[in-house]
Amino acid sequence: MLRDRIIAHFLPKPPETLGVAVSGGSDSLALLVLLNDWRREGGPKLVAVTVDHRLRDEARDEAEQVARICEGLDIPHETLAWTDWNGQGNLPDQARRARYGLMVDWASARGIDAIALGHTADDQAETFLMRLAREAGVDGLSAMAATRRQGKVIFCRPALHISREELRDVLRDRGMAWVDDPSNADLAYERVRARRVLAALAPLGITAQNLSNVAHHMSDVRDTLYWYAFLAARKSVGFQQGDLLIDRKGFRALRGEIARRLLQDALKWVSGAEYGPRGRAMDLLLDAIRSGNSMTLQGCQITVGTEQLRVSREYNAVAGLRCGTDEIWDGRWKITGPVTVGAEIAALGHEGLSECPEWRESGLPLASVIASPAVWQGRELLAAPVARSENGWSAEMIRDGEHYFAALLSH
Ligand SMILES: Nc1ncnc2c1ncn2[C@@H]1O[C@H](COP(=O)(O)OP(=O)(O)OP(=O)(O)O)[C@@H](O)[C@H]1O
Repeated sequence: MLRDRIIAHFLPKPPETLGVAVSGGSDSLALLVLLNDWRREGGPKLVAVTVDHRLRDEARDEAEQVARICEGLDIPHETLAWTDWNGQGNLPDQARRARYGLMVDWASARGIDAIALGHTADDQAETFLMRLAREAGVDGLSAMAATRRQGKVIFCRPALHISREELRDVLRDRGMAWVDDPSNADLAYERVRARRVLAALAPLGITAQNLSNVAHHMSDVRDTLYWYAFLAARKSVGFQQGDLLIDRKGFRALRGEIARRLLQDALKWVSGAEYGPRGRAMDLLLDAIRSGNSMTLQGCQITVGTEQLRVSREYNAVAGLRCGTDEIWDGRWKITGPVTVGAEIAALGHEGLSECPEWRESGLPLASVIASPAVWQGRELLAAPVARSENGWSAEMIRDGEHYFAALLSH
């Protein structure tokens, strides 16, 4: 039964209370209805949430429609409004980030640990087709994760193996209407075109379910590749302060897919970026390493030495960063020292380096030292803990080497 396939996602330890993100579309509404059947038979308490992005006039009515449906089902419901778009960046992407951010804050404030999303096998299949156009590799063609943590909240996708039509049948059976977002018919959207193409592929026996299964096979392969990248990293990766070092001989022996993953995560670890470089940029880096050339990429300096590859922070990427001594600098350095009025953290730079005669004792190359955090009071250098000019201050990485290894296993 459909409901049992949904419930299976949460077993053996269902949450006490489950948030459900309901846009009003058929997928999330059917999910709500099925979860509600479970609630009535002793499943988790439910709280529904809708985000009104304030981008379309109808969105308010849709949120109200969801609120009414929830009232009928006896499920508490809240609408969250997105009001603080600063006009920057790509709108759909910003709206999506804001939606997840609002839901995380909402759930955290109410002690809700998990939120269910209505992604279906059709979403998966459409994404798969869209990625084909971008010549995606294994990672790009991999299925969405059934769960994803953001902050304290776990987002779950219990309907990922179920088709949209199966979910719509649930609503049809109960005579329930759903919101049809007008953009779903707008061929300007790639996803809408992918939906059309998917329907046209039926005579070949290619269905949403097939493609979703292929995406799941791909994610098994991706996990396997990351596992081998993790094993390789354990053998050939080490750390020196904020730098990541890779044994060159070990690296040379790796197959392309493994080397690429190990390196991508190395750049993520050093730069703190959400994603590592991909595609062409990554090809260029691997070529440069093979030819023994150093280069910069994604705010990192990759230096090819005889024995080792060194990934360090690029000075230019941090030259303009300033923060208070009680804040984390460059997303990874925590500086501790005596309370000092007007002290700030900024990169050491060449100017500061000239005041650190002992810097070579750090064992780090010059490029790494000038990109390391220092304590300044105006233009006066108070301390440079990485460059061995401590003056009562210390610098500690909040992301240690274990974070790097763990990240390889959590893609
Ligand atoms: N405005 C909204 N309010 C509440 N939940 C929403 C809203 N929009 C989407 N969702 C939730 O997200 C699910 C997926 O919808 P959609 O594919 O539009 O989202 P997405 O966030 O763009 O997906 P992805 O995470 O793949 O980027 C929906 O089934 C629903 O559970």
